[in-house]
Amino acid sequence: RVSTRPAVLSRAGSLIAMTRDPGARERGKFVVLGGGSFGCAMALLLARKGHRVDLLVRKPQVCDQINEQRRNPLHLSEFEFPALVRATTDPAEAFADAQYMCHAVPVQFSRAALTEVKPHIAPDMPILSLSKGIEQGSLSLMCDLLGNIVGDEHPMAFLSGPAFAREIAAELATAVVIASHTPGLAAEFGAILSSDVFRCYYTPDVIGVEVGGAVKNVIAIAAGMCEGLGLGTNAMAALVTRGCSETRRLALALGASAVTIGGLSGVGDTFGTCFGPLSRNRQVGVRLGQGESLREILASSNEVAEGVATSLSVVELIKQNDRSYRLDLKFPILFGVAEILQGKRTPREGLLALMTMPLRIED
Ligand SMILES: NC(=O)C1=CN([C@@H]2O[C@H](COP(=O)(O)OP(=O)(O)OC[C@H]3O[C@@H](n4cnc5c(N)ncnc54)[C@H](O)[C@@H]3O)[C@@H](O)[C@H]2O)C=CC1
Ligand SMILES: O=C(CO)COP(=O)(O)O
Repeated sequence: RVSTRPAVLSRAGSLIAMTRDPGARERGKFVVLGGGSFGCAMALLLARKGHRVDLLVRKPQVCDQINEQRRNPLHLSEFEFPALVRATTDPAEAFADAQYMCHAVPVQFSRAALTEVKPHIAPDMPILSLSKGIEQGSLSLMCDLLGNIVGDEHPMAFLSGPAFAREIAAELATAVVIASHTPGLAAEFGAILSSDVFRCYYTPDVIGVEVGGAVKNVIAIAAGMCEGLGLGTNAMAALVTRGCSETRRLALALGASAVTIGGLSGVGDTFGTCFGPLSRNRQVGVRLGQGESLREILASSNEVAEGVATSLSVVELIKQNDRSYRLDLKFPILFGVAEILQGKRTPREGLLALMTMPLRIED
């Protein structure tokens, strides 16, 4: 079981969560942890709304270039940072007068990155996690990983949905969902981030939002394989629909609400990553489908495709939470992607396995 916290608050609980003075801390200073694409996009978004942002990065040369040239040379380099954004490699400096923190480090590196900055995080500093995935080994979602490090009672929220960094940076209309168990916090972050090009919905269903965001990356790899194999629209639509069913089945087993999986962080993000051209996870799948090895693909990119590690975590998580017979028939896409990534079958063998499964009721 990944979490001991309730996945869905009562109606009364969610009402309180929606009504706590949103916007009360507007124009505070933010620390954004992680200078990859999404950290940069979030820094741009916050600064455009008038917030000061310290972007905490690892590499001194990236830090210097951001401060001197106002651009990150490695990610979204065509976008110029406003003067309100400053890069630093020093957590003490970044957290000194900050009121909020955004976490944008890939999940598999998050535990180490958070452990390093933990001494600087004030006990009441709200944290907004932007990362999507399941940690290998512990099988933790970000809510559990963060809870382990800063404490389960720490104010935290989780943002997910179809939100490509490049489109946010380009100020193209985007809608996301923010989940939190902390009363009022999802609304507070929503008020801070929302604008006429960025719209935030709220929910108390943290597990649903996190499972939707993590599993869609695995489904996106499968969708990419579908394209790489040269299959058509029929196959893609079927794969994505059945993928959403598997996401819903897992989310319900973990205590989430089906409404969340039908929303922005489930179906919405799955559509965005599977049907659009921007997804790195989908691109991994396309290249696998075209016959490249996973090793070659990963070696050729400086961006993280979270679905690769999460695929292996997700099958372990399913095995832990669902003891029913033949899980590979209940979650054939998720188990199939993991086997392909482990080199146990080719994408074409995976396709044949899906097409020749025992016939069944649609659920
Ligand atoms: N890029 C996007 O469009 C979106 C990304 N996300 C999520 O945001 C999270 C961050 O992804 P991106 O910013 O896209 O990453 P990215 O692929 O653009 O960059 C990777 C980042 O990870 C950092 N990193 C690598 N190894 C590290 C380590 N050992 N410790 C600390 N940091 C390390 C790199 O320095 C770099 O800043 C992921 O969970 C991703 O799923 C969510 C929505 C959209
Ligand atoms: O989560 C994302 C968009 O919502 C980004 O997807 P990729 O990591 O596959 O590019």
